[in-house]
Amino acid sequence: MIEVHELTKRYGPVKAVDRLSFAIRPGQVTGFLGPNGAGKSTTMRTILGLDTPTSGRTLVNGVAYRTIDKPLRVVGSLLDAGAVHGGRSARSHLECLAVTNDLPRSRVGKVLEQTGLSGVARKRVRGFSLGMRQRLGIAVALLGDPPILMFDEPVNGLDPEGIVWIRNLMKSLAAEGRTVFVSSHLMSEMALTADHLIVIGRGALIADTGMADFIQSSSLNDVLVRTPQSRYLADLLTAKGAQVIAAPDGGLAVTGLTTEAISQVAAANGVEVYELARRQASLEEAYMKLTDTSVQYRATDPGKRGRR
Ligand SMILES: Nc1ncnc2c1ncn2[C@@H]1O[C@H](COP(=O)(O)OP(=O)(O)OP(=O)(O)O)[C@@H](O)[C@H]1O
Repeated sequence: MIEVHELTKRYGPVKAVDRLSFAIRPGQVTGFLGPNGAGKSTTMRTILGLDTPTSGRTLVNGVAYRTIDKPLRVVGSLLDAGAVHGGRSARSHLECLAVTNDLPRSRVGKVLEQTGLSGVARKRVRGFSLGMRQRLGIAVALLGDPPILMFDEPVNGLDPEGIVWIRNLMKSLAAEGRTVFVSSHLMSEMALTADHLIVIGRGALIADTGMADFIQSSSLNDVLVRTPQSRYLADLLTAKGAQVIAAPDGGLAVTGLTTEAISQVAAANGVEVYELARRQASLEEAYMKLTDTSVQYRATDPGKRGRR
């Protein structure tokens, strides 16, 4: 369990985290979502005692991280996969960490195997690809067999195979009853991995919700109908209990009736239909709408440039 209570972190004039509170429970993957600069990394660093809160506090399993005697046995984390001495081999890097953290050496072989690095364990990390470094960072996180795991943007820069691997690993760690907290700025990625979502913008909480609830509440469900007899069909559909509005680009946006029911009404009344399409807002769209006012760095829309 991870708890964040009224956490605020300022860097000079910048309020990176703003009275943020949430709890991350075991047995599920919790996604930590927010646009660039929202404060995800700062929050994670504070949980790991790498940053000091301006006010508020963070707890892991009920205590402050800095007071934990053998932290690798309690929390494993991947914050920056690049932070490894390039001259060392993967095995010696892990052995060194095992010795200094009083962990059994037998864990080294286990995590090398778990992360698919056994075959390259004696190679110098300097020659590792980004994906291999990422796996090594995860091996470090798993070394103490901890009940809590935190990953900051773990799929950044990975190829599709690496992404699927990390996704499955996170799910299996959660299925073992561990607390898994993973940050991302991609809703599409979280939709495939997370059971629960914490969404932040400009350091403040925007949503703390189950993934299924988020999908349910954010899906726009309507049917777009194009017909040369718009007004006539609109009246017929309204009489059947549908809500009908004019779609911005022409046609009718219909809710309350299925595509089949609309088609039957049209056919029964001799109305020609050119297009009949069920529309669902993507999760990405719903997420962008949710965080719209919190996006810190926004590019100009190239389509709008030069328009008057
Ligand atoms: N050490 C620091 N000194 C000054 N400002 C900082 C520092 N670390 C973070 N910030 C600022 O705090 C805000 C939050 O940054 P943070 O890296 O936590 O966001 P993030 O959600 O992890 O973003 P990203 O997805 O881009 O990694 C940003 O405005 C950032 O510029």
